[in-house]
Amino acid sequence: MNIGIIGTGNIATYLLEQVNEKSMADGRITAVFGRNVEAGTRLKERFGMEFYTDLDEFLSAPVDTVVEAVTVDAARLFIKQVVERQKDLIVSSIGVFKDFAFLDELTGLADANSTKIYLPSGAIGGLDVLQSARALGGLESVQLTTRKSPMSLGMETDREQVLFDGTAFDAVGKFPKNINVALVLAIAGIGVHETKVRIIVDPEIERNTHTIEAQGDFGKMHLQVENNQMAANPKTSLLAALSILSVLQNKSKALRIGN
Ligand SMILES: NC(=O)C1=CN([C@@H]2O[C@H](COP(=O)(O)OP(=O)(O)OC[C@H]3O[C@@H](n4cnc5c(N)ncnc54)[C@H](OP(=O)(O)O)[C@@H]3O)[C@@H](O)[C@H]2O)C=CC1
Ligand SMILES: O=C([O-])CC(=O)C(=O)O
Repeated sequence: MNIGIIGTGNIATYLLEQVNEKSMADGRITAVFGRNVEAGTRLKERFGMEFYTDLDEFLSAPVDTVVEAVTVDAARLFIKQVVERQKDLIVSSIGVFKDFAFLDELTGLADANSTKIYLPSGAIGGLDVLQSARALGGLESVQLTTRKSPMSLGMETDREQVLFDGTAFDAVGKFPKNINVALVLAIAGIGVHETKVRIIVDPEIERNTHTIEAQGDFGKMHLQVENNQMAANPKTSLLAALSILSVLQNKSKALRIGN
């Protein structure tokens, strides 16, 4: 498998280390697209892949699977063309699907092109539970509480404070670099306007902590993940990068675990 990455930041670098240096997935990252020529050149020298600043040239390279690792806004600019060019797509910036119509459009394109779109579980879990719980429509409520340090939220404060209390839709609009998890939760569960989100800044906390509570015909779920941050970008949890690596490791396997 030839893998392409959109982005030259933290997740892109981590995947290059794990896949190209440590052979932790089948295949190799052969192409990276980005706007940061200095970072791209550095990655090319270290990991031996090609670096492109032109999306069309990047998509003309022989890659089968493209990992998006940029931002919600940048993802909106690039990922449709990935599917149009018949590549499998793995999305990090899931907040881009705040507009469900865009997700529907992309899914339709992927169907027509016989390609796949992967939404990794990212910095959370429990998506299997939500999908099973809603299989007959009996999932009633989903609530996410995210607790992060001031550094992870890119702010300074010495007191705990609720920064946001509302829907997944509005959360992603206000915190696009911190709450992609709310969107994958909404897609797996009951939607962007029905999924409730609270974001708390907590100076006492070191880990990015996500607590998910769900209720329905199936019963109740209470799940909490306390994520170590990544050194190169404390907004991002290590589990998010690992979840993309896991998709790369599993995508060609005959055995599927979870739904
Ligand atoms: N699904 C999940 O659970 C999680 C998702 N994420 C998301 O994953 C994504 C990647 O995270 P991470 O690697 O840590 O972030 P970084 O900030 O480290 O990297 C982002 C990269 O995007 C590039 N970029 C931004 N805008 C553009 C543009 N218009 N064109 C080209 N490149 C662009 C930046 O380049 P430059 O150097 O030029 O700025 C940088 O290389 C983010 O959207 C993040 O919010 C993170 C954690 C959890
Ligand atoms: O990494 C995390 O803990 C969550 C995050 O930033 C996101 O969902 O965007």
